[in-house]
Amino acid sequence: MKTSFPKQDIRVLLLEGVSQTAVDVFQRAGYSQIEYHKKSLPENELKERIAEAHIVGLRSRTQLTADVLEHARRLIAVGCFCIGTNQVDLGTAERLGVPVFNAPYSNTRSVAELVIAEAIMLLRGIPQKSMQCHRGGWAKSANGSYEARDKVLGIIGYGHIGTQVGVLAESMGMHVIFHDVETKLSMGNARAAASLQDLLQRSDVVTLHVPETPSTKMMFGAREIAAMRKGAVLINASRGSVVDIEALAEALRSEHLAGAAVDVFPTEPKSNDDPFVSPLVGLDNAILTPHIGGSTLEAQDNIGIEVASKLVRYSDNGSTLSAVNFPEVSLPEHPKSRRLLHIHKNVPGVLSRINELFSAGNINIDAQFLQTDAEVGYVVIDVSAGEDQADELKAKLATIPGTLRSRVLY
Ligand SMILES: NC(=O)C1=CN([C@@H]2O[C@H](COP(=O)(O)OP(=O)(O)OC[C@H]3O[C@@H](n4cnc5c(N)ncnc54)[C@H](O)[C@@H]3O)[C@@H](O)[C@H]2O)C=CC1
Ligand SMILES: O=C(O)CCC(=O)C(=O)O
Repeated sequence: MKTSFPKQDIRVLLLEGVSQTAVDVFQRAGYSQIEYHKKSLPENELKERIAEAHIVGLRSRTQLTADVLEHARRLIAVGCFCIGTNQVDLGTAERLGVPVFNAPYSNTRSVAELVIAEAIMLLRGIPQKSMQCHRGGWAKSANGSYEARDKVLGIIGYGHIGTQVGVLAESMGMHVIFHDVETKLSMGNARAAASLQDLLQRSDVVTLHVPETPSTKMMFGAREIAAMRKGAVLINASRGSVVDIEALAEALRSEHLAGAAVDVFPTEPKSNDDPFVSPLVGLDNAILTPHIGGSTLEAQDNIGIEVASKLVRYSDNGSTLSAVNFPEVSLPEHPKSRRLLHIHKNVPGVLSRINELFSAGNINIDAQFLQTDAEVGYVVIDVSAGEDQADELKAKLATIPGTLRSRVLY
């Protein structure tokens, strides 16, 4: 597809070592200006680099705050090469007319497998036993070691990851209960707990799989930990903001909890060269991992393809299907038409102004696609027009009050 803005002028900024498969997708689609960084960038450098970029790809470390986004003068789209999108100020991105895409499924199996492995390790007291061996000790004993079979697994957040953890756990003979704010279809023999309290009181293993939202911030504090059974274990591979880490450290020290596995922390190092600091450091009964729940080669390769393909599709064709902050449109190709995009504040009268503009110019509309949400309207207009005429229309579209962006796509 020949785009109106030459692809060789579209700058793609890829951060945090996203998979090479992403680079391959962009290159195969004809994008050659790809700036690739293995790490996240310090904020001042990020602001500098993002000012030049049309497309940005990142993982969980890079914080696209309102302040950073204000520097992104040319930005047309953001790709989160992960599930979580809490690192991006989605509202600001939308108000700037920038759709944000992610990969909602590609690393879910990897997280689920890690959680199952950790559940077994914690039930057997392996973290402590391993640490003792490292120190030259030998703790051969069955005390505090249990099979996973017949134990109760409590899943908080029964979505894509939570359900997979449940299915895998049942195959080992565990009894699965879950708590979610939405009504969810049970997989296998899993059952909804009557309440969060009920789940905490019944579970031998509690695992968290909620997104970071205002309602999940610090949702798991001293009260919830105290409500867990003595000797139970906790796994958090969701977000660091969900658990009160000081309260967890205290419960591990007092051995109210037999163990915990934590992959995500309230403050995480910005790069692999920065030190990791946490109240959990040094506690033998804690498995600590550096936010690698989704970090398998399979997951990263699939995420690279999935997110890069969504970004290319938006850039080439205008489709916003599965954008997390934007009205979604899935567009057919109309290569014989000119395609114009208009992103505007969702206020009354904009669409009629757009249509007036086309009828006044006696321009035939071949197809029109409109989708809105509370903040933004997104209109795609395919017209029979010449190149100059399309540029003229784009300039006129830009003068309509409430316009956030207007582009001739091809
Ligand atoms: N450690 C890692 O490397 C990774 C971490 N994650 C984290 O895991 C989270 C969950 O991922 P998915 O299962 O794919 O998301 P999902 O959106 O499929 O499921 C989340 C579930 O949590 C529920 N929920 C929301 N607020 C809740 C609350 N206050 N109490 C109980 N349930 C609540 C939702 O209704 C939903 O069913 C992601 O948002 C991300 O933050 C995801 C991938 C990798
Ligand atoms: O792999 C990453 O950088 C982040 C994984 C994650 O937390 C997510 O997908 O939400």
